[in-house]
Amino acid sequence: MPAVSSSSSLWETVKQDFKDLFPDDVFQLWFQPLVCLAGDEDTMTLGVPNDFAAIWIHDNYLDLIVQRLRLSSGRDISVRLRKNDAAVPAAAAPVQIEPELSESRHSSRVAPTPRRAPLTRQARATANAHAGNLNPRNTFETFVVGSNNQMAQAAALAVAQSPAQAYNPLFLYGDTGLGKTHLMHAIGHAILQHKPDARVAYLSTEKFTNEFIQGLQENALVKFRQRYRNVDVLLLDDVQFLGGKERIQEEFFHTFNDLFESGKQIVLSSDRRASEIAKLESRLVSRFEWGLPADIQAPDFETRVAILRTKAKTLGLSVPSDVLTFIAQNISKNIRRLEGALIKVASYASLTGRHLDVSVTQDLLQDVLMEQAQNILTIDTIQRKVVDHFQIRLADMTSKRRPNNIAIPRQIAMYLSRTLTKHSLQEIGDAFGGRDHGTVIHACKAVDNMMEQDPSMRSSIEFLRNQLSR
Ligand SMILES: Nc1ncnc2c1ncn2[C@@H]1O[C@H](COP(=O)(O)OP(=O)(O)OP(=O)(O)O)[C@@H](O)[C@H]1O
Repeated sequence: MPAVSSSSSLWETVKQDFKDLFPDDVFQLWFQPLVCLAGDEDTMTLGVPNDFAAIWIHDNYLDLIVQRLRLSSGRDISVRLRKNDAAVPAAAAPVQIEPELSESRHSSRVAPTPRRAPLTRQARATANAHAGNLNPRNTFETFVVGSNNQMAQAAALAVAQSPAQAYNPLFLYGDTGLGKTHLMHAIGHAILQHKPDARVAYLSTEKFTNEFIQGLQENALVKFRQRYRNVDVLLLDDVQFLGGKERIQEEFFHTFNDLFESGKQIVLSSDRRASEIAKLESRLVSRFEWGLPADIQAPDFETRVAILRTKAKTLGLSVPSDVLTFIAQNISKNIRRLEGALIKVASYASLTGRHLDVSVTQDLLQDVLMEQAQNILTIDTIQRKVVDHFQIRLADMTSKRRPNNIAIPRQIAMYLSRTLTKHSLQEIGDAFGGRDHGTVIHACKAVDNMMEQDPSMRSSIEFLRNQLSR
């Protein structure tokens, strides 16, 4: 059996490869701490600093490590990951993870929850920081009721008036851009208006997932659980993204049970019925169906006109009524698009000072109308979706500003435009403030890299791609 030192030097060679392969922060986080603890012809045991690193490396990098060892040594070497003294056969079997997690993965016992002590002022502030995500414009007052959403709106109102008594959970579902988030925010606002110290948390499933991963990474799961199991109202958006994510489902199952059993209100939204979410555990499907599933359909013509009038009023826009009618006649399936069209024509009028009529509107909305007619995705729609998601301004898509919180979403929008539309590199560059085609190529490469190296970035981009591809 070769000495450990030859395994060690093999590992150091491979580790050096990883240094060149990954950006420095990724290398420092995952590879630098790995040390070779033991090895022979066929196996190698790598020491990992903590349980989370073991899970992460196992799930994300183990195949690559094995492949690189094969390349460097010419042999198949199976790799074990070991934390402290507990050797774990990583390549063949699941890595041993925190007792708390491995238990929660394999049984239906409720994972330990922080004791429900009276909340400190700081904890309350943390819960309500998530309520800070509520868009002030998304209230019941600005929500136009039509036959398409009547039941969902009535149920949301009932929940806002009697949290945890009317329907629990309230499960809102329907296609993209039809008002699910709006209604969730409206519930949050109404509850806080009535009871300002209520602990209301609104967040997307994506955020829940990322915070959970971060909690694991930083050994801060207790804090994470405290944050979401101690609220009075949990508003969780887009739960279809729980599909296929076993560990997040496990975590949310316990969050759900805990809140439900303590008489707290849960509101969920999804783009489809719970039973239609692929790879969603049946115990979650059944819980999601306990209360009231309420669907939202596309609005009819009258409701679309009413929505446009309300939007114009809320935003202080003055738009002739035949223009509103034209928009309502031509954009029917998605209220976000309806709104986008309204803002586009209104900003044209205010920027140019020109009179707005139906023929100008037709010109201005050419691409949106084509998209609607042929179901083609436009760069404009991609940009709007991305700015919505990252909470930046539409103008940032074309501006020259370069801080990361703007430059990265802009690169993502370019990448999505490149992968989801048939536009040429130059056309995409033009739509992003006259950038050249090299900038678009660079953006696409940068996003590819980010997706490879950063799982939370990958899930954000997949989320956007799914939403745009529907
Ligand atoms: N009935 C309505 N009255 C007024 N505005 C509405 C109504 N329905 C939707 N909207 C507006 O349409 C836009 C899109 O709605 P919202 O974000 O709530 O959609 P969603 O169903 O959550 O979409 P997604 O599934 O993509 O998240 C928002 O600006 C919202 O205010």
